[in-house]
Amino acid sequence: MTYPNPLRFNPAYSVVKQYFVHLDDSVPQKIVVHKDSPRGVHFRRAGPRQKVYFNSDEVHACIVTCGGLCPGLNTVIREIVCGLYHMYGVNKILGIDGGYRGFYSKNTIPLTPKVVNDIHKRGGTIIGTSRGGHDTSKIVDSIQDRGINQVYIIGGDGTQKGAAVIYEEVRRRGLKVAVAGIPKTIDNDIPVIDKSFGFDTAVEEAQRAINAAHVEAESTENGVGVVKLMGRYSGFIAMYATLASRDVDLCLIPESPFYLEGEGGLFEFVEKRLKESGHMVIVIAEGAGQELLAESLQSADQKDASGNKLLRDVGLWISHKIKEHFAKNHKMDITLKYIDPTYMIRAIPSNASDNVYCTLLAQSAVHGAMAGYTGFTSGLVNGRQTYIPFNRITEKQNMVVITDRMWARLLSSTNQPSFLGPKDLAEAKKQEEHPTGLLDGENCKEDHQPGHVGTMFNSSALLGCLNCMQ
Ligand SMILES: Nc1ncnc2c1ncn2[C@@H]1O[C@H](COP(=O)(O)OP(=O)(O)OP(=O)(O)O)[C@@H](O)[C@H]1O
Ligand SMILES: O=P(O)(O)OC[C@H]1O[C@](O)(CO)[C@@H](O)[C@@H]1O
Ligand SMILES: [Mg+2]
Repeated sequence: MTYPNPLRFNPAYSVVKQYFVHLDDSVPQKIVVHKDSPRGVHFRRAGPRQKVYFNSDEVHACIVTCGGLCPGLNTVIREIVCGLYHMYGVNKILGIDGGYRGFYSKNTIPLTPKVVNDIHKRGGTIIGTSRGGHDTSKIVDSIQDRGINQVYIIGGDGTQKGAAVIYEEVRRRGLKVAVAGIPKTIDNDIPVIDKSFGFDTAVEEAQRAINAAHVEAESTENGVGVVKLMGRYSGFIAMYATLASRDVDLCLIPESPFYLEGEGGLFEFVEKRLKESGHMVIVIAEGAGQELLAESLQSADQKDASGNKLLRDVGLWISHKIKEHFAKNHKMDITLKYIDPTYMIRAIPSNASDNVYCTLLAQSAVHGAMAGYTGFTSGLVNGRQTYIPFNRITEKQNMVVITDRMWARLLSSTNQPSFLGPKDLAEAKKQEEHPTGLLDGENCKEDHQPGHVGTMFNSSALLGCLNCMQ
């Protein structure tokens, strides 16, 4: 059963030419191609469809946020609620309290446009978040018991993996429930999408810490400012904050190994830069140099509730190492100030451009779920809103490619050493030539195949993928 999209009668939309997205519209994953490149992977273009799968009165939606905080979480919540309510007339919307475990261990939070009206001005998430606690059968039991038929899941790579498992279980039980993800991570470590919401805000806020480090450093003789930024496995915030600032002399990220002692090492560079300029600023991503810390601290691997590696404070460690080096060798008197703004950066509300981005992601997710798509993440690909099947989002992590132009731009902007020998470079190039993801050569004909669109769960004329749900 399908229904005409109620947006037809909405004065804001009815005047828009071609407001409804054509069912065949797709967005290529790769837009830079060579002459004889294969067609490559395409994703279903996001947006409202002529027909919807759900009658507005039947919709019972819920929203959950999981993982670490990220600027813009509240904006996404707000826009899902307002999108459902104002565009589709849906008024049964629940917030799940405190992440995945809230499905089975807490009361729900009723969400209305009034409740969410001002929340985009606040950092954090009004419905709470957590790590761990993903019990698939208890979560799907709760969805089933409460009669929920649209589940909006906002979170990072771990959360999207959890969403994929929920989607599989929902399918296995034959439930008519749309499962939609909205990717969140200030680390920008989710693949396929152009960037995550909150990332711009984080880079902007990081400037304040870098400025402070620079002011401190240039005000004393041989001043060194060290700023630690987030980035567990991916150094995007550090890289972009460095490129934006121009005050940074050295940027260290997890993807680019470095060493301290000897020729071409970090200590040598610090000494050289201090002799040249009298001060310097170092930006270090929290995941950088963890192998060096492990060597010197010899402590056991620890994990958080979601199974993520718990990192040691690399900022504190490197500050200590630099101080120790210059004191030990009586080389020069330095004054080092260490700034750790990490949680301050991710706890703020999103900036204007992220607010717009959050709105588009949320509205796209709502349009997709209302149209009957499921098992997808709403994401920006090459500047277009798309529906990306979960498996594409969860199969690998987005990382800075140190043989790519962006890292070269950074190196030429800071004039820092790459710390790479010919062997490292050959290794990095090899990895780039054989990425783990499935990108080229796939050219899906069937709408329901992974890699092309999220699965439709109805048998209507819309996409005709009943087989996927049986
Ligand atoms: N492989 C997985 N299968 C099922 N659930 C998972 C999986 N990985 C993580 N989760 C669940 O997803 C939730 C969030 O995961 P995690 O703490 O790794 O944060 P995240 O979503 O990756 O966000 P971020 O790392 O950006 O803060 C947790 O509740 C966790 O139990
Ligand atoms: O202290 P928490 O909440 O585990 O979060 C820390 C982690 O979360 C992230 O910000 C990702 O959300 C990482 O950069 C960081 O390592
Ligand atoms: Mg994660």
